Amino acid sequence: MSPVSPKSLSPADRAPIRVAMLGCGTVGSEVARLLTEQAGELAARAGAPVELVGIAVRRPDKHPELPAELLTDDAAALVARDDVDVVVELVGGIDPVRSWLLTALNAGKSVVTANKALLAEYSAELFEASDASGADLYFEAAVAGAIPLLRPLRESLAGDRITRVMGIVNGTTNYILSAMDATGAGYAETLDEASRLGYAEADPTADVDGYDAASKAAILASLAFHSRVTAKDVHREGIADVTASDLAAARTLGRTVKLLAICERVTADDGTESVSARVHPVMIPRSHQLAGVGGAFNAVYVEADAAGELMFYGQGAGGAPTASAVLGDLVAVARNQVLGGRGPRESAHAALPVRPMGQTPTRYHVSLDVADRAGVLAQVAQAFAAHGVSIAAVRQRDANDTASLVVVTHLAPDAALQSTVDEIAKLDVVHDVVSVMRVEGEDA
Ligand SMILES: NC(=O)c1ccc[n+]([C@@H]2O[C@H](COP(=O)([O-])OP(=O)(O)OC[C@H]3O[C@@H](n4cnc5c(N)ncnc54)[C@H](O)[C@@H]3O)[C@@H](O)[C@H]2O)c1
Ligand SMILES: N[C@@H](CCO)C(=O)O
Ligand code: NA
Repeated sequence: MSPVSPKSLSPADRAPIRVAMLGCGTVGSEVARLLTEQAGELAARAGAPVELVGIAVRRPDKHPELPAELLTDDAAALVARDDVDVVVELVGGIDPVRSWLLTALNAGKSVVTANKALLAEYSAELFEASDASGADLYFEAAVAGAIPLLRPLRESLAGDRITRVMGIVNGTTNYILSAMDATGAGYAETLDEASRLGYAEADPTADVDGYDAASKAAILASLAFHSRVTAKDVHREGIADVTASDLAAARTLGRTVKLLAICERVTADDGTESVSARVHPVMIPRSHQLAGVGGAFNAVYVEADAAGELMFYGQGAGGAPTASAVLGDLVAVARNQVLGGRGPRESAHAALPVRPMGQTPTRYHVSLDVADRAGVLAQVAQAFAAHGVSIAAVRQRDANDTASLVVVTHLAPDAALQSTVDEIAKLDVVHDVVSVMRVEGEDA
């Protein structure tokens, strides 16, 4: 018999790519299912069989549905095994996952992870380990679940200059804000309902306080602007302070409220460049593409010099959608191993500094209940002028001896806007500050 060259082997006859999976919960269980159900197709696409050789979970006895011989509660030992080529991490959190993934990468084992919290803090360290050993690091599932977003940023748009990434990257908060908008109910009441229906987790802190979105913003800004941006660099405000009055004020202006992650490349007057990354509630016109994104969906809008505007939309969470992104990464890793290639490495050459929130240009909407008498509007306008903030629009409605005043500003440094609002709140003629919120997008 003549010897068979490796190139002539069919995928099914090639040595398998051996995968250790850490975590088998919401996402992991779907990854395990798809790896089994689609084994033939995955082998054909990857160029070799993709074989699950071990699964680490906290409680193996709680998984009668999985082959007992694959299960272990010792993730560190599984990662270290000689018969593991790739580690798929679906546990979440920073420790002890960080050390498992460093061990894997240092040993030349490629990593696929959905762990935004870890990447937003330690991606530089993980990339260094992957560079040193030649292992791949893929993490499409970490931001916006099923939506192909990180691969477009890392690869498809690698030849362009991205100026802005803005979007809805947290499904839980989008569900709550959409429901508040639809029903007129308050935040606490709507959160209770979202928890009851299973849209909010038992501990919703990471979502409602914006930590989840801030981690994703850090990852997006790092990739889009070829710089290192960590979660600590991201200005973060959650939705706990968004009131029914804010939604009502937005409605009056033909707007709605969304929790947005906004990453921008900012050029100062002297030409120096920096990066701004922030997560906070924003009023956007109902005609804006992001306003129509309801429920638990995600959508991200990218602006690049040559490409223009791009929009990415789909399911940002859930077991099967997130598993889709994990499987895509796993096929990419397997292809690289079969063909001898490498995935994209860290690209942080621009090394742009992060601009503090106070210096970031934003626009505010301010709704006030004021005394309805001569000179009140002048006093309010004077407060804006004193801080160098230019007013774009003013609307007044009278009710008995009180007037409702709505002011929308032009762009100004966020700190100047904040100081203006603080000063206005102290004016005797201002009875109540009904709503203060940043705005994005032009009115139709
Ligand atoms: N659920 C989603 O919709 C979603 C979407 C995108 C990204 N993610 C990310 O995917 C990851 C997993 O999320 P999930 O929702 O599947 O979580 P989960 O809580 O449902 O599952 C976690 C799994 O990790 C295992 N685990 C925990 N500690 C362990 C330990 N010390 N040793 C071994 N196993 C351990 C648990 O047994 C469980 O199987 C997280 O990083 C999360 O942020 C989740
Ligand atoms: N908790 C996240 C899951 C996806 O990362 C969300 O609500 O969008
Ligand atoms: Na994604």
